[in-house]
Amino acid sequence: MYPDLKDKVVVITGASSGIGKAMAEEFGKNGAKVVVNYRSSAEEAEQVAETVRNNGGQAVIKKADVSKEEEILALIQTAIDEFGSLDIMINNAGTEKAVPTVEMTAEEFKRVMDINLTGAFIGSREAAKYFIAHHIKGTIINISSVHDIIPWPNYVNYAASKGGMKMMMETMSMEFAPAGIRVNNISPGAIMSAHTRDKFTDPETLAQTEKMIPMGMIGQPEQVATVATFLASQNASYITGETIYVDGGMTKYPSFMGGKG
Ligand SMILES: NC(=O)C1=CN([C@@H]2O[C@H](COP(=O)(O)OP(=O)(O)OC[C@H]3O[C@@H](n4cnc5c(N)ncnc54)[C@H](O)[C@@H]3O)[C@@H](O)[C@H]2O)C=CC1
Ligand SMILES: CC(=O)C(C)=O
Repeated sequence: MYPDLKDKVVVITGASSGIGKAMAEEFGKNGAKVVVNYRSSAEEAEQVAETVRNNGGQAVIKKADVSKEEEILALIQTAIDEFGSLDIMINNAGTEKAVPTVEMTAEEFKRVMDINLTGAFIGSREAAKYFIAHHIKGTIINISSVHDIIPWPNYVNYAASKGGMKMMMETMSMEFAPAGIRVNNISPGAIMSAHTRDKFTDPETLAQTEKMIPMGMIGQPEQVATVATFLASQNASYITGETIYVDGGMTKYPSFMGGKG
């Protein structure tokens, strides 16, 4: 646990499921005040908020589609109205769908970029504006993916959004460092969540994926969440502009395992 996270105000996008849910609950254990953003299921978001409260934190839920600028502004305003401030912004909401590049419409490309990259841009920009205006040494964390450095055929929009997120984060980290604002990415590998459950409960796909991971197993959302609380805490006070890969070694060329090559 990180005592300095107590009463810190954190906005987490896409927090009604998966990695976002696990992060909300972990911040709750640290006594934080969490704005649980959701896009469609208020019921799921309220369950997450209840767990945050049971864990010792405070929570409110807020519906917002991160592909809409005005809804992100309203989301951040909720933190200020309900909890009086903003200290930590976590851009987690994301989407993906396999489509071969030659069949992908511009609309399909743009939709993923709007959610995964432009949404994170607006969330980061608005958080930084607030931090600077109120002299808050806040922190921004983006949930990226191993596909910010591993190309992913049939997911050109997703890989482009996460690759873009890496350079966006590094650029912002330099712009905001003089104000004491830290910006970092967490890049998960294969994690069991709502959007991956179908593929990872299929034994054949699971076995194939495990072969791509030196640790030989897929990860759990909680293993990402504990990295987020660390990065947001004062224990990470000198870390900015970094990507932490939470991937069981997936980015370390697993095809060379056992001395092959
Ligand atoms: N599960 C995995 O293996 C990996 C996940 N990630 C990233 O982790 C993040 C979280 O994904 P997971 O927890 O795995 O999946 P998930 O499907 O459980 O969570 C994604 C969340 O984003 C929300 N969302 C989607 N579009 C939205 C929009 N327009 N506005 C607001 N919320 C929206 C969904 O409602 C959902 O709650 C994503 O950015 C994803 O790209 C990255 C690498 C691996
Ligand atoms: C969705 C994603 O980034 C992976 C690694 O599955």
